[in-house]
Amino acid sequence: MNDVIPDLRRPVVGVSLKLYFGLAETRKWLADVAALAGTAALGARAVDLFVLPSFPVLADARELLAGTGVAFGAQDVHWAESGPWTGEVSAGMLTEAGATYVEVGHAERRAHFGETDDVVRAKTRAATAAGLVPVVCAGERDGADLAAAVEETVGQVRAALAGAVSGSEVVIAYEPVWAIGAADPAPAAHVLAVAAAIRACLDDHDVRGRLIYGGTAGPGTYEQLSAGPVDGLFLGRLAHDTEGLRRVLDEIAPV
Ligand SMILES: O=C[C@H](O)COP(=O)(O)O
Repeated sequence: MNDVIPDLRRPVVGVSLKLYFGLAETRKWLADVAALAGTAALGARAVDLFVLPSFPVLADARELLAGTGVAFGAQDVHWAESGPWTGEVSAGMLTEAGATYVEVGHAERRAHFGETDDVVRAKTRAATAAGLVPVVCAGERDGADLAAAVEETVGQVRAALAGAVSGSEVVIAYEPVWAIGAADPAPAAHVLAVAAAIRACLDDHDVRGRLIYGGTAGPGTYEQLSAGPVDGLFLGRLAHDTEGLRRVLDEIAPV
């Protein structure tokens, strides 16, 4: 660990696999990440790494990542602890399964499954109450107007943080919707402007908050964002090849 960087802002890299891989492919990818953690000397670097595979692979993640320093979590969680909620998974179950992180409010869930700010707030509450670190996704749908982007994104962040248990650890993933699944990440100047507003919002709340950028993030993205309000990256497609993940770790936290 780097003594100069306070734990509160320790760099962090996350990967969500979304629904890109099947079971066998995910297991192979997790084994590759475990190997990467060893060969890339993850333990000697000033960075946290977490991965978010699909629910059925969480037990494999626990086994394959044990002792590697790589944390894992889920891509969604329900707000209730138990009861008649067919198909849902509680924060308590994720904790029992060994998860550390859980994603809430991804743009794809907001767009395709009708997740509102109220739902994201309730899930953030459930996650933090269970001791999980929520990875709260927020971002504007249209980036043409910077002031509007800040307002929309900070509104989502504020709504989620209203659910966070006092003093809890939270990761905000700023993901402009128009940069997700795109050819290029959002321009650094845009990211830094919105991120500064999110950071101010985090500083207004009683949480230990880190901020990462996602949306076609990969090698080369962080070097344009470092030394500002952004503490790391949230990777999607560009981490499917673990060599891309290694290059990101090299940029964010050289050995
Ligand atoms: O969860 C990850 C983000 O939505 C970014 O995905 P992407 O890098 O494939 O655009």
